Amino acid sequence: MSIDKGSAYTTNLPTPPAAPTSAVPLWARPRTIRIATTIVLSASAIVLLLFPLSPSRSAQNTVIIALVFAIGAVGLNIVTGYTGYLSLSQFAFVGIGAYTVAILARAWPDVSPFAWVPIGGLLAAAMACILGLVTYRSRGPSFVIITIAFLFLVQFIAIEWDELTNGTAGITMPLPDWPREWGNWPFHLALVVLLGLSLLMSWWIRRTKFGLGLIAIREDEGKAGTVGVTAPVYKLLAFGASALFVGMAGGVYAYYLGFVDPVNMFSILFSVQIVLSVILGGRGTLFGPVLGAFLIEPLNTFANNVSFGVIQGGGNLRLVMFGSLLLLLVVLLPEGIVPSLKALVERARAKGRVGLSGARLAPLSSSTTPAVTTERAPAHPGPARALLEVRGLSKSFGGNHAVDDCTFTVPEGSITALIGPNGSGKTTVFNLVSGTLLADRGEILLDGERVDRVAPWGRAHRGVGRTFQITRLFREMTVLENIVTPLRSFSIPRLGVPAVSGAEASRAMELLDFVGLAAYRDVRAGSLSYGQQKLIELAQVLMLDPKLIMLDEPAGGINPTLIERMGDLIRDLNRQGKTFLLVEHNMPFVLGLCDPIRVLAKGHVIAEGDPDRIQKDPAVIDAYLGDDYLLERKPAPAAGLVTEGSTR
Ligand SMILES: Nc1ncnc2c1ncn2[C@@H]1O[C@H](COP(=O)(O)OP(=O)(O)OP(=O)(O)O)[C@@H](O)[C@H]1O
Repeated sequence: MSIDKGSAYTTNLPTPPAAPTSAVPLWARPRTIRIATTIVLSASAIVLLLFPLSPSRSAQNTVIIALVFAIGAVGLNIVTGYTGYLSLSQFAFVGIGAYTVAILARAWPDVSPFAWVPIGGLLAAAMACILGLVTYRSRGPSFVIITIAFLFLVQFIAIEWDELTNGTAGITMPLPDWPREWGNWPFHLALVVLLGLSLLMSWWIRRTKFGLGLIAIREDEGKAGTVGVTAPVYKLLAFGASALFVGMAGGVYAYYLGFVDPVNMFSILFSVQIVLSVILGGRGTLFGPVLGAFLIEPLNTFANNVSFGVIQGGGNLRLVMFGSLLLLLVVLLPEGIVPSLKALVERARAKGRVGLSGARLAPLSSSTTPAVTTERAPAHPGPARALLEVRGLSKSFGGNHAVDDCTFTVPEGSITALIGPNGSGKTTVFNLVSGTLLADRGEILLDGERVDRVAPWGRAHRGVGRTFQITRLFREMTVLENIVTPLRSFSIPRLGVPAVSGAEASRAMELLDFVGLAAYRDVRAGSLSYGQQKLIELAQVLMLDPKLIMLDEPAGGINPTLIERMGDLIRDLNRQGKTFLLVEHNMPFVLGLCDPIRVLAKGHVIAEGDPDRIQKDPAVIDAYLGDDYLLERKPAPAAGLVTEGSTR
């Protein structure tokens, strides 16, 4: 799935030097694409605006219905394209808006039904928020099933709540009260305005922190929580936003049809049509869903009217058509039209250009070290207070006691290591401290405050930052977007701030410089090497500016040069007062960097102390290091590993 990349943002960052354009074919050059896009969009807007001038009443009807579907698709794109939740209840919000307007118009016949349209939108948004609340914990297939159930439930209410909805008989709307010669203009213009507003909202969302948070949720909801993205609130707002203009469009649609009934207003086929529009045009793109809706609705009209021999147009042919289209889309155009066109242009532009593949890391220099803000002064001689306290922590998976009565502290200003054999529970401890898992028993205190029942984003806001054993960057985002996603606090007004801008963008670039990967800022994170991803994840966690930085195997699976760099970066940050908790199997790396060390075996801390003590501890040698390690220690340290001793 593609997303509109960093170009969507206002940044004051220096742009990298442009590639020579001579090798790029004329049609793929940025200027040509810009001009062509402007011409196509302007021409489409003019044709759409003036379409009621068309002499064909049936064509006018098709465009009005396509407008309703386009508004539905732009709304659904917020939930499906940006947030990654596939909903099959989108047309229910058209129905809710339609019924609201129909009921109010029946109750107050002297008021124009248009006056009730905003109320239809607000009610649809409120219902969508309720759906968001109900589905708070579900994802994937179970989410899809709940949305179908929601659609049927609303239809059931429309059928059964006779006094309000007139049951299966439906509600007849008043006739339009404007002169005959105006024809469909008021309906058409109202829907064009609603489409414009929904596009404006979608565009705005994508440029803001809110939109970036939604994409983080789509890419990896668990990880998004650990960098401070308050997923439930984001999802609730996304659901509400996705239905607002759709409900309004439903109100206009009801007035246009002159009649609402539960069968047509809550048909699942219409919801499928909206989903198809989004997929065909391109999920996560601005105009893709509109394009999809304007391609599918005429096709739908065609399927309704045409007949091939024994196959008559109408319901069945439409089903065959939708089914085949879905199949073709998945096989031939899984990304949709707009992303496929973009990829084509990108390929043409990249031809013959030397990419960043194999580019060397920028050297480390003191000038690239960003000033990290620490809430406390660096550690001083004498016993440091505990920044993190883990007391009697336990976690079982069935009969497997992964963490068993685990107790240890991380002194403030230290680089503490948590070591132990494979499966001893180190990553589980990390998951428990960062909130990705909830403990069965025990307490976790950060800075003296209990956090063991706090949600992952709450812990991130309090100052817990972590990386993962297998890096978990937001793969479809650019490197720069990844760096600016973390949020150290949450507030509704902050959601509207541009995603990448101002001082924050400059700090993100500072951090990219710090890890030597500034040249990669606009590269898709998923295309980086494993070691580069580790460094980017470190920069990402630094952007969160946590009190405690937890690194899960920072040296795992990366080359000796990068290991050395990682060690230097950690030392630099520690000198500035940052506290680290590290899980690592590379013993020379741990012994050269960390003090104190906690040793875990079978989920329990079996030894702790400074590196010298740990290396000599018989229990540690028995459980983890082994006698071989003792023999190996006597000669010089292993080549290619960290050469510098501890600076501590
Ligand atoms: N989500 C889970 N479901 C079931 N079992 C789990 C889960 N997570 C961890 N475990 C089990 O808990 C135990 C501890 O696993 P954990 O990943 O914490 O160990 P580790 O010390 O980090 O290992 P390694 O050094 O190999 O990364 C293992 O037996 C593992 O199979």
